[in-house]
Amino acid sequence: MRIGFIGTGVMANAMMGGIISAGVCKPEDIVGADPTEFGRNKTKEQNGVEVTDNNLDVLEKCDYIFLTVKPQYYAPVIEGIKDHVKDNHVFISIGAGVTLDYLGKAFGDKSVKLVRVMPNTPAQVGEGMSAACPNEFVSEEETKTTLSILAAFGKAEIIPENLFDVVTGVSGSGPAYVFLFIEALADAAVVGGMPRRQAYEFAAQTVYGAAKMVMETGKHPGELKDMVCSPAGTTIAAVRTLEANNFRSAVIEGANAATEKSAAMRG
Ligand SMILES: NC(=O)C1=CN([C@@H]2O[C@H](COP(=O)(O)OP(=O)(O)OC[C@H]3O[C@@H](n4cnc5c(N)ncnc54)[C@H](OP(=O)(O)O)[C@@H]3O)[C@@H](O)[C@H]2O)C=CC1
Ligand SMILES: O=C(O)[C@@H]1CCC=N1
Repeated sequence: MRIGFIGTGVMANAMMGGIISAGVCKPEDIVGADPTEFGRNKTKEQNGVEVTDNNLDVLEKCDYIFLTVKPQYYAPVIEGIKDHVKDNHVFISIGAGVTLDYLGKAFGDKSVKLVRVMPNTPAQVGEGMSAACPNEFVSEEETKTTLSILAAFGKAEIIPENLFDVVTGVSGSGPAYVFLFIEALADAAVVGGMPRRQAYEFAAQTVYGAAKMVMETGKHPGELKDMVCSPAGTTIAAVRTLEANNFRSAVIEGANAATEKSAAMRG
């Protein structure tokens, strides 16, 4: 199987990295396309794959093709490739807010096989979370293959398309909120005198371990929080202050702003 990427920016490189590390295919079985020499060189250096300046080369050489340009470039990119689509092509679109309906129309309402996907950057280290929704022209076998590509860089689930804006706000954009939290927690360690490098290790491992507890114990996050809060102890003092500063509301409103932005990107 050969996998293509039209647009080799941040998210394409993260997914390529995950796919290669998992051994789903070798670097020589991945083809990217990018308009700038800088972009092409960066991807070649990062992932050792072939990168062309011609999007049609990707259609020529690949079956499963990720559309990984920014949402505003979908129209010109699809205009340039739509007359060269063949039966073996499955297009995997990751653009925030870009719907299957929009994609179908852009390809000229032909029976083009499309899967809408929302991945996230932890794909780069094999810990991504992807949502997928195929259109009616994708066979069960092709859906399975798409999920196996996505599973190479983390977890992947079929989700109804009406939840894609929410998924974008939670798992698509979510790593950024977690990085902000890790940065802030590490800053607190630095305030207390810890060297910065060590502070990132302590903050990141704390987030990693807490996430693993949620995944592995099946306990409610509130119960796990209560287990940390000794009566009259340090943690409940911090929880009190965080609640007074609207910590949870800030997170809910932040993720909701991303969800609303995803919906608004359709215009
Ligand atoms: N970043 C993330 O965490 C996530 C992003 N996404 C989605 O992924 C998509 C890409 O985002 P991201 O990787 O962050 O953005 P980037 O800007 O890093 O990547 C986009 C790439 O597309 C290239 N490009 C521009 N025009 C064309 C064209 N006509 N043909 C081929 N390639 C082209 C750009 O080239 P150059 O810059 O060299 O001009 C760039 O390398 C977006 O639609 C976004 O919504 C989805 C989930 C998570
Ligand atoms: O910020 C963005 O628009 C993209 C989509 C989800 C994550 N990054």
